[in-house]
Amino acid sequence: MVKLNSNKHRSKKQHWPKERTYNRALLTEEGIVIKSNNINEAYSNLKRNSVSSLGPAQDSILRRSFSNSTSAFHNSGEFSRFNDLESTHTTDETPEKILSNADLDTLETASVVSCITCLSDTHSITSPRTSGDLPYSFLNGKFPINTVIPFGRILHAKYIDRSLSRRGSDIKRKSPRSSLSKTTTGNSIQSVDSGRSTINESFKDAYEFPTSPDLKTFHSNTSFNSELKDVNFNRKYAKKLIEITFAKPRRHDIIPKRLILDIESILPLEHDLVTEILNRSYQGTRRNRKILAIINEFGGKGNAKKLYFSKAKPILAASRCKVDIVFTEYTGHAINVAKEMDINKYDTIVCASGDGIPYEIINGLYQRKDRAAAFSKLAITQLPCGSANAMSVSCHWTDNVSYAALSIVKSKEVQIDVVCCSQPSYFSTSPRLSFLSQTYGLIAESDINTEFFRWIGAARFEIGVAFNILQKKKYPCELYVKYQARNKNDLKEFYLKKHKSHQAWPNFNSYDIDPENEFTEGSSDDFQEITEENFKLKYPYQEGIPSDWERVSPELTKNLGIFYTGKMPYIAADIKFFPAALPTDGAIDMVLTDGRTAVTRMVPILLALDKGSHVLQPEVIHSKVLAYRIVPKGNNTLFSVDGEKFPNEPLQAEVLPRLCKVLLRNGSFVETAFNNM
Ligand SMILES: Nc1ncnc2c1ncn2[C@@H]1O[C@H](COP(=O)(O)OP(=O)(O)OP(=O)(O)O)[C@@H](O)[C@H]1O
Repeated sequence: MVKLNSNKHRSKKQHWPKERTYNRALLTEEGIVIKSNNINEAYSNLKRNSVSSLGPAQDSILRRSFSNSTSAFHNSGEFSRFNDLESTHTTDETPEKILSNADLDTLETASVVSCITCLSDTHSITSPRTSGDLPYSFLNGKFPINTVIPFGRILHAKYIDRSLSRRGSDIKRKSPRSSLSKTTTGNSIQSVDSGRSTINESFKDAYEFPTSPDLKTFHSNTSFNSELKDVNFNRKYAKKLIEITFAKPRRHDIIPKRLILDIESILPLEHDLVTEILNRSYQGTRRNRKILAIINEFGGKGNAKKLYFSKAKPILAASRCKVDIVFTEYTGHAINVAKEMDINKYDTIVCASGDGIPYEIINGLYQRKDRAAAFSKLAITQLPCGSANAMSVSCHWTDNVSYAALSIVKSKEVQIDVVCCSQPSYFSTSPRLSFLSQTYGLIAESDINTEFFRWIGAARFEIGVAFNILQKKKYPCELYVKYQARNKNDLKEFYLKKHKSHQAWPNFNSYDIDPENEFTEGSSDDFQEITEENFKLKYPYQEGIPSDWERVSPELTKNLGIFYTGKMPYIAADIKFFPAALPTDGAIDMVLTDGRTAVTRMVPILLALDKGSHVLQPEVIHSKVLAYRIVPKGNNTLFSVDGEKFPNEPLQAEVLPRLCKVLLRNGSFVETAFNNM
């Protein structure tokens, strides 16, 4: 049992200025700015910034201090030390262990700095992974005065300032073992209140809100801006004591942490501060998701259950998601789960698995009688617990489970294209939906025939491909295509046009909204109710190959090396096989190679897979298609659809535009830089 008011605590506490009990903070456009304990200093800076904002130094001082501080920590090698200290402070240690007031100051800042560090270094596959690579400048040994918890990292907010006694009991009851209860509650109940009144008084006497029209205010939208003009800027700040739960880095992951903040804002008094924080933190997404989590303990390295409970659950819980869990018990179990589930109970299906379970879920929903309602209602997403995790890498921009969990609670729901596949042995009962890829021959064998290698992770696939290419295997077939963009020039033009419309969403971390861009045509914001019409095929298999399809040169197809078509840019964490793939462009990316290509030419092509620049090589044929039929001529091979084994039969595929709701970080696939290639 924790002693809340030990003498030891009190004697140390006596030396603390009362204002230090909680961080003070300011609500800004970027997030919540933690101020130094010296309120005069913090507000001097803020005021100075507003004045200097008329000049080129308009860039927020808050943002600047954050960036610089981040690099200071990383580059000075201090990051982990402060990270550890912060964990100590907010979990099990008493303030006495945190040596001095100066250290405490640093600590409070460091805790947020480490948060920010994580916010910028999001373990995305496009971010540098090592601290040495971080693109921040030095702060020359100084700690920042102000740092920001961006809205993109805030998981929850609630008031705790009803009354002194209620506040104390509330914290103790809810978190009896946390240092928040030990240090903050136990020692500081008195100082909470007296500290607040001190702040109120000193602030009231000394400061008024800066009147510069250029100061960035909490709201940037036009209605609020006009409202702001009417607000009397000389009125005093509204102040609230609020508990913020936010995602903070710990080693390679993020974990939820709490911080009690004395928050000031310039919002008109009738605005509820917690509501504003939550609205801003969950802008454009769904709060309090109702999740059905499907855990496949047999995917990847076999640790999906552990990954889910240790890395994902805390983030989902802190975000107040409601989760029911199903463990898959046999191959294909997830299909039955999706067929039989009560779609009214959930809005999100989270697959803690590889790509096989999302495939099964999508196809289970597709086989339902009420499939239109199911696809309208449910978002399908992945926690990366398999070996390739293409969906998570492409949609959440990460193969880290905790970051993917954050993406799940923060991402936009976007209805993406899927591909409908038909083969003679099953099309009459039910075609199959594919969200990721279809492949024949070389790649399919590399994927399917290495399944027993699952335990080595994504490398199994690369080993398989290299092995098959060195053997110079050929996979003869006939190929008929309905082109969207036949050659590389057309494809680039099409991509640039479509890519622009996918840049519409505000950034997940900074929420730098460009109002002109926010709802451009084709942006992922326009939800369409799914009806049976959306499932209707333009090119049913039984109707044969339409006359306007083109046959790909038999000279190539009788010697085919790679046949790979895809709808997502990454097929594994380091393999950007379809760098031009877009979520709603209505087209499938197709990559072909000639099996006769010299090994000396294939090696650089394979080595370019991580950058995606293999598609630029002259030996690689890269196009966008609306539909195709591939007729295999060889006997000893197979198809792989979304990593699942499919029969060696003719396969016809076409795009079903914007059918399947998924969660996309920032509303788009991970950036592939194809426009700059
Ligand atoms: N209890 C189980 N026993 C055996 N197989 C199962 C079980 N549960 C699910 N499966 C099957 O495991 C297969 C692989 O699943 P999953 O996609 O999660 O892993 P993976 O193949 O390692 O990952 P990735 O697709 O990312 O490479 C699926 O076909 C699924 O039907």
